[in-house]
Amino acid sequence: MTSDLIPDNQLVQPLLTDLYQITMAYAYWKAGKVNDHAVFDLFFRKNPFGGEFTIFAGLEQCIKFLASFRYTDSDINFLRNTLPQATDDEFFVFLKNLNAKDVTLYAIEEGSVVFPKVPLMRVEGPLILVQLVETTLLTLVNFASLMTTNATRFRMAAGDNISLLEFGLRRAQGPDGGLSASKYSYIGGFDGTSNVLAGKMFNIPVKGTHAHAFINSFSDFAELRTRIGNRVVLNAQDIFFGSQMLQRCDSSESEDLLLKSIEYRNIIAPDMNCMVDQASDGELTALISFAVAFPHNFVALIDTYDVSRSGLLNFCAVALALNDLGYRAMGIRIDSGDLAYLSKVSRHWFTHIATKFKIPWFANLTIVASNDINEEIIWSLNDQNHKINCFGIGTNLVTCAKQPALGCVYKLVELNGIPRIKLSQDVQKITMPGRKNVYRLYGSDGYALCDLLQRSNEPPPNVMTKVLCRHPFNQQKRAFATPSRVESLLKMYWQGGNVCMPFNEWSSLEAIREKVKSSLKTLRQDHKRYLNPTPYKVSVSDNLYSFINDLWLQNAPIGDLS
Ligand SMILES: Nc1ncnc2c1ncn2[C@@H]1O[C@H](COP(=O)(O)OP(=O)(O)OP(=O)(O)O)[C@@H](O)[C@H]1O
Ligand SMILES: O=P(O)(O)OC[C@H]1O[C@H](OP(=O)(O)OP(=O)(O)O)[C@H](O)[C@@H]1O
Ligand SMILES: O=C(O)c1cccnc1
Ligand SMILES: [Mg+2]
Repeated sequence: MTSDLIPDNQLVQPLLTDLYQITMAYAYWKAGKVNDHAVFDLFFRKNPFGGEFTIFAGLEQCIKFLASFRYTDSDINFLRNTLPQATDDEFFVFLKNLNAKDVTLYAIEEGSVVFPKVPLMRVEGPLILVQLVETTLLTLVNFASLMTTNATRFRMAAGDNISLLEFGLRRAQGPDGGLSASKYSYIGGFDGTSNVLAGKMFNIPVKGTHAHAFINSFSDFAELRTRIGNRVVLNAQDIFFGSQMLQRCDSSESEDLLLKSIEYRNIIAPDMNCMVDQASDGELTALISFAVAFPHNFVALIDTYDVSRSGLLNFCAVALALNDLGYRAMGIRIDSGDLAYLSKVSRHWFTHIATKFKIPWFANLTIVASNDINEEIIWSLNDQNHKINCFGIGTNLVTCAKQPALGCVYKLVELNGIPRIKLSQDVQKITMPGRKNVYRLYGSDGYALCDLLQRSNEPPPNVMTKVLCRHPFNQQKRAFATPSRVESLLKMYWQGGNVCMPFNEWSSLEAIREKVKSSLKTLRQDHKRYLNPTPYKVSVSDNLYSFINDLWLQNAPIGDLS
């Protein structure tokens, strides 16, 4: 059994489950079902966020969970005290010896675009064990897939040329929600996170600016003080030794960033239709302090007082002063107000200054926008022709506020080789019985045509050969497809206690992130569009259609008319 496959989160362990898995395990055990062999499918029924696609994520963590599945002595003690006293002691011996060696896991590649009713995973093995892992597998897949899908939607709204930063930790559903959100946002196409632990654990670029508190914490120039030896420089007359001094980029000479910034502020204020006495000196002091600390990475939050009257002017003054010392400022962040309008105003003055002072790069300074941004707001900002280069997104991304859960379920489809069907008044909820394979059929243009579910004993569809694709429950809905390419989606990832697919090749964040991109490219634009996207077809073979419908008729009781 592979032992170095440890889940990201120590909480991912066999007791992270619902009690009913353990009570069922006991009842199965009592009923002599120890050697029963089951097949479960893990799938969802509806795409999230009003969309017509989902990204499958969480597989790598599921495999790590299986690899490390073992009850500890303290787990067993806890269960002994939790189950009724009359529970047979032998059961605990049985539990103590359980591991996932006899489980076989088939799955779709992590990062793939997936659709309702398609098994994302097929879990086969001893009934008791594959039942016991239900809840943990679901919790690992549901949020990961929802989060990744959400991130891809933000990416699609923003387009490829905008930087996306995840700023959500403070608003996330607790520490693990926050950490998972950072990880799966990156997988879904974000460029970085403000979450430092996520950076350390997953090697995601960590990025950020500063908070309003930093700006608010300064009120006038005299605060630009520092220690010289043991002496704290506090007085205005000592200002030239203060912390506004910055060494030039190209020499050891230091210059006074405050004086230079004040000079530039006086020069550019009339151009920018500003009055110097309306601009905040505290804000300028704060920006100088930040610039001295980070002269190569100077980003300024400019909306603390007034973007147009104060923040933008102060930023430009400091950026010009920095430029004199050989440094290029990076840009600004705007966190309130009309983000489209303010980005245009900012870009306008950046361009103006670039021309006036002959520093072309100034026109391309980064404009970061934040403040409760969601997908719709990004689409609307696009319509307004915003000039933003980077969105910092927290709450709506990490909490998946538009839809807080993906409804993945885990259903028994076969026991000891005999198919099982779960009936429901709601046709959507009827399970597709039996062990199945899934094929993605591609058209000659390279786009996916449909997914086809077949019984696992059927031969795969052939390239350039007409195949009948049927709606699983509606006899009238069917179509022929002649695929140019056929991809078998379910691959074996875990068997005999070992990972089967070369783990390092597919399981790195970068590999999964690339898979998300390449997989989404195979989906036609009309399936991905924001408004009223076209549903993607998930169909069944003729053979599976008859199989499902026969079993349905066999199992559905015939009612009485009375
Ligand atoms: N041009 C725009 N078009 C569409 N939505 C925008 C635009 N500019 C800002 N928004 C969004 O409108 C909402 C404004 O929210 P709200 O009124 O609470 O913020 P605010 O008053 O500007 O800032 P705060 O209350 O934080 O000072 C935010 O979700 C923001 O992302
Ligand atoms: O808006 P979100 O998408 O959640 O992004 C994260 C937010 O967190 C920060 O401030 P915070 O919201 O804590 O305070 P503020 O809104 O009062 O600035 C930041 O300024 C963003 O506004
Ligand atoms: O770095 C930032 O600007 C940041 C980080 C977290 C939340 N809001 C903003
Ligand atoms: Mg906010």
